[in-house]
Amino acid sequence: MTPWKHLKAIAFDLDGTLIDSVPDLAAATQATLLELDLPSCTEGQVRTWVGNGARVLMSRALSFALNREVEQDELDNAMPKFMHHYQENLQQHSQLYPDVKSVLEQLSKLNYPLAIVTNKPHEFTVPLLEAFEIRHYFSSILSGDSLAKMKPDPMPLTHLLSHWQLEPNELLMVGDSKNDILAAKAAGITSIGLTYGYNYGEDIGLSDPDAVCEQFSEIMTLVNSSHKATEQETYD
Ligand SMILES: O=C(O)COP(=O)(O)O
Ligand SMILES: [Mg+2]
Repeated sequence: MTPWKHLKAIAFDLDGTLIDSVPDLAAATQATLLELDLPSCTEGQVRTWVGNGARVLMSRALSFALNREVEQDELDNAMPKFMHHYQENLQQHSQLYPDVKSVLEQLSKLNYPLAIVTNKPHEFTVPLLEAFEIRHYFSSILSGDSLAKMKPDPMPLTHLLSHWQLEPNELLMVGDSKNDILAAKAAGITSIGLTYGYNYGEDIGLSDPDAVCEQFSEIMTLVNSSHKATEQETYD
């Protein structure tokens, strides 16, 4: 039996799932370190620091550059600089992953309500979605600072469940990070883990999502199987 037999709506992670945003996140991190007269970092390092929002990313970068734990006031001083640099170049080098637009289009045509559930600050989420012309697919957008808690806490997903008046087995979370899978499990919903994104360099399969996909387009095959299972049940 497919775990998505009752699927009614889908929540998508953003960074590492829909958009390969690390090149611009890395450039903003490097520009901030430069402005602070600190040693630089590589894009590869930033790839392993993304996942818990902008403040944690900057904290990891500072702690690497200073080679010690970071004081809150050092982080408070660095954050506006990072936010400024990233805002200036949100989509200079970032790209949509293959087939993202066509899959979102197909899911919309099947009338699935779609949401973004990201740990990215809201002031970056919406401009990025607009820049890639995919904002209109999402009827709900929850960013890292939209609620009191972010993923891996289930709060954004439980918020979505009550907002859309869905049972947990009717919502699916699609993401690249263990934070997505942990949040989904804590909310009691199903999840798909994508292998191509950012997961601290770890195998997403170790987080035990309901399915692992290597490409975004594979989601369509799984959703179609659930669609058929539901139709079958209707006719049985
Ligand atoms: O901003 C981050 O650290 C991660 O963002 P995501 O939740 O969209 O992957
Ligand atoms: Mg992600």
